[in-house]
Amino acid sequence: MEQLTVHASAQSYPVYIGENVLHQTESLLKEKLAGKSKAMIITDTNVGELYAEDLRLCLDPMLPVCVETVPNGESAKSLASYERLLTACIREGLDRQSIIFALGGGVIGDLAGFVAATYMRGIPFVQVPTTLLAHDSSVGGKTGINHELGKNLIGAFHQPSAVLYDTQTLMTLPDREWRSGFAEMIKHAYINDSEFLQWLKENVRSIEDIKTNKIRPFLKRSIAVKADIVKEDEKEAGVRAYLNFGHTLGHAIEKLAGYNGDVTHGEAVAAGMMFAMRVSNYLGLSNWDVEEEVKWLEALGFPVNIPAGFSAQTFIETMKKDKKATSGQLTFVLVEKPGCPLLKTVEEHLLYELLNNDKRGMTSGD
Ligand SMILES: NC(=O)c1ccc[n+]([C@@H]2O[C@H](COP(=O)([O-])OP(=O)(O)OC[C@H]3O[C@@H](n4cnc5c(N)ncnc54)[C@H](O)[C@@H]3O)[C@@H](O)[C@H]2O)c1
Ligand SMILES: O=C(O)C(=O)C[C@@H](O)[C@H](O)[C@H](O)COP(=O)(O)O
Ligand SMILES: [Zn+2]
Repeated sequence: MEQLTVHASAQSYPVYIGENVLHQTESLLKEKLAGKSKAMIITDTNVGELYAEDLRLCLDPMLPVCVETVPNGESAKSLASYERLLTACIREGLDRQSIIFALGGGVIGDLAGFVAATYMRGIPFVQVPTTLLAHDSSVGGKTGINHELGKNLIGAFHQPSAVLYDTQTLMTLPDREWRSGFAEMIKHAYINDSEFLQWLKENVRSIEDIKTNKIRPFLKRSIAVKADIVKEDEKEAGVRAYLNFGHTLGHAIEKLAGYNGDVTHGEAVAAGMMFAMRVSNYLGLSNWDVEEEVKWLEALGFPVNIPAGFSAQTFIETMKKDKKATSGQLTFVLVEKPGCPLLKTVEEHLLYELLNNDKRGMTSGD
C-alpha cells in the first residue's frame, strides 16, 4: 500500500492507495471513527451492488451503518438527489458525530461530499473512490452538484477525513470509464509534469495500456500533482484554477449533453484540452502540434471532436456560466508547454472564430 498526505487548512488527511485497502478500513480508520455515532454509506446502483456490502461489513464492528443508493451516472449530481439524501440523513438520525462514506466515482464523491458539507452545517466524510477518474475527484475537497443551467454551480469546499483508494475495485470498471479517468491523469501531466507526460505518451498507446498495471505506479504521482496544488491554493484563489485545464469547454459540453451519459467528464475534458491548445496557439502563446495530440487521444479511443448540433454561440453562452468567468468575460487555462500553465481572458470573437474553424462536428451556418 502507498500513502500520501494532503495538507489542507482545516486538517491534513491521508490518501491510502493499493489493493484491498477497503478491507483494511477498520485498522486504517480506527482513530478517526472513535466516538462516532453512525456511518452512512452513499453509493450508486452499480457500485453499491459490487462493494457496499464489503464496506458495510468492515464498518459494522465499529458503529451502526446504513446505506443509501442513488441511480448511477452524472444525472445523480442533482438538487433532487441532494434533497433526497438530506432527508435520508434526518430519517436515519445522523447527528454531528456521524460520518458519511462516499463509495463510488466522482459523481458520488461530489454529491455525498456536498451532503456532508451541508448537513447540520457540516459533518465529516471519507472518500472511497472506485473509478480511475476519482484519483482526481476524491482529493482536494471540491464537492457539489450540477444545476440544469450549468455544471458544478452549487457546492462547497469540504475536505474529507481520509481517502481509501482500493485499486482492486478498478478491475470492474468498463473500458470507457478507464479512458475517462485517464483524461484527468493526462491533464495533471500537461499542467505540471513534462517528464510524466513524456512517459505517458511513450508508454500508453491503447486502452489496454491504460487498463494494465502500466499506469498503476503513476496514480500516486498524479494524485501528488493535485495535492501539491491544493496545498498551495485550497480555495482556488490562484493556481488551483490550473486544474481546470480543458474544463471551460468541457463543462459546457457536459451541460449541453444534458448530463445524460452521452459524454463522460473525461471525454469532455479531453476535447476541452485540445480546444484550449488551439486557443493558446492562436494567441501565439504556444506551439502545440495539436493534430499529434489528437492522434494520441484518438488512439486511446477518445472522441475528441466538439459535439455536433450546437452553435458556436451556444457554446460561448454556456461557457459564460463557468466559475472562472467574470462579468461575462471568459477565462481559459492555457498551457504554453508541458508544465507551464497560465490563466488568460479570451475575447469572445476569437472563441467564436476558433469554434467555427473547428469544422468537425459543428452545425452549418454557425
Ligand atoms: N471534485 C473534484 O475535484 C472533481 C474532479 C474531477 C471530476 N469530478 C466530477 O466527477 C464526476 C465524474 O466522475 P466519474 O468519472 O468517476 O463518474 P461516475 O461516478 O459517474 O462513475 C462512472 C460510472 O462507473 C460506474 N462505476 C464506478 N465505479 C465502478 C467500479 N469500480 N466498477 C464498475 N463500475 C463502476 C458508476 O456507477 C458510473 O456508472 C463528474 O461529475 C465530475 O464533475 C470532480
Ligand atoms: O480540483 C479542482 O480544482 C479541479 O478543478 C479538478 C477538476 O478535474 C474537477 O472536474 C472539478 O470538479 C472542477 O471544478 P469546478 O470548480 O470547475 O467546477
Ligand atoms: Zn475534472
